[in-house]
Amino acid sequence: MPSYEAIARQRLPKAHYDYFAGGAGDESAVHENEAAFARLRLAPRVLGGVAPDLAVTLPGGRASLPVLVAPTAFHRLAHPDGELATARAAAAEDTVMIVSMASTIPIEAIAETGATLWFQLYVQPDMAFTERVVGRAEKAGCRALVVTADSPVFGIRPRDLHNGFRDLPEGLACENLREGDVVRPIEFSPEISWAHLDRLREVTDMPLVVKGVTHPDDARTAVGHGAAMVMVSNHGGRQLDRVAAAIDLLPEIADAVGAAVPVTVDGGVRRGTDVVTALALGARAVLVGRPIIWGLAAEGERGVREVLRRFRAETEVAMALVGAPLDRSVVRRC
Ligand SMILES: Cc1cc2nc3c(=O)[nH]c(=O)nc-3n(C[C@H](O)[C@H](O)[C@H](O)COP(=O)(O)O)c2cc1C
Ligand SMILES: CCCCC(=O)C(=O)O
Repeated sequence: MPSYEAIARQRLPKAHYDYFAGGAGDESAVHENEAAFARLRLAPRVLGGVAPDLAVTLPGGRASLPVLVAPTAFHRLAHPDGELATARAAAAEDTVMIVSMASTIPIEAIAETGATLWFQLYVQPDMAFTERVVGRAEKAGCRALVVTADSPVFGIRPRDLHNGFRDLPEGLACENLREGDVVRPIEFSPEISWAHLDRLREVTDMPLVVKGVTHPDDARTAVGHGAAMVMVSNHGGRQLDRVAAAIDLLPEIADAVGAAVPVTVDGGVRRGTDVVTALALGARAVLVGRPIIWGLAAEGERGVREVLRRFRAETEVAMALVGAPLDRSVVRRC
């Protein structure tokens, strides 16, 4: 049976498949995210007598499995139902969907699915506009605000340059940036700083999450500025090439943060064994990006659900087989 990725590759226009699959520069960070998991090995514990419990409680709510839907842009490029299909699948599998600011369905409509949603934000240089977008997300019922910090500029992605992929086709738009007939383009600005995070903390009651942390000092600073959670991520290798693999950066960041706030990791998580490895190395949960897109492109809501179901089944079995306690002592580097 072909994989969802193979089906997506066949079904989508090349430029769209490449946008989803690709990354910055030589795509070494894209590959390294997965390769780093493949270098890790497990040393399971036996006779611990503990049944696996997949449920996780986070500042933005509870999930029945420690696998959350990462924020990814442009779901209607993958499937006509777009983010509605993804959200329905997340709701059915009782996990959190982090909605990209660049979703192609407005946040209010996605919220009507009843899914537990967090809203991902690219802070815009126009802070008044940013605050209006945050206000919309909060009013729609989003339970956390995920501020993406790894994108002061947009990464250079050779596949997109080669394909001439720049923007959404006619008829699709970033609906969270629409005000009446006008849809503003998303802006990236190197001037976004910790001061913007402080401002956001004042204007919203949603817990603030900083996504895209790759250095332990920044993780400490994020906590100091009131972050309720820290997301270790190199943006799936799409921003800066040659960033270390997310899973390799996790332990030192988990150490820096300690018990202060939960830490998540994303990038290259493809199997239940990857999930369990991430939990052992200090993550409370993981985010999954591209596998969700492939499920969506292949089979819409059903495909996303199947991807989440597979993660659940694999994580449950891996957790039982790795045993307890699930800590760093069960991970080996080869
Ligand atoms: C097609 C695509 C679009 C993305 N869009 C966003 C986005 O809008 N905001 C964001 O914070 N991260 C975005 N990301 C990064 C993901 O949230 C996540 O960090 C990454 O995809 C995880 O790696 P994985 O795809 O290997 O699972 C995007 C990733 C992909 C693949
Ligand atoms: C303009 C939307 C940005 C999406 C994004 O973050 C990505 O493609 O990695």
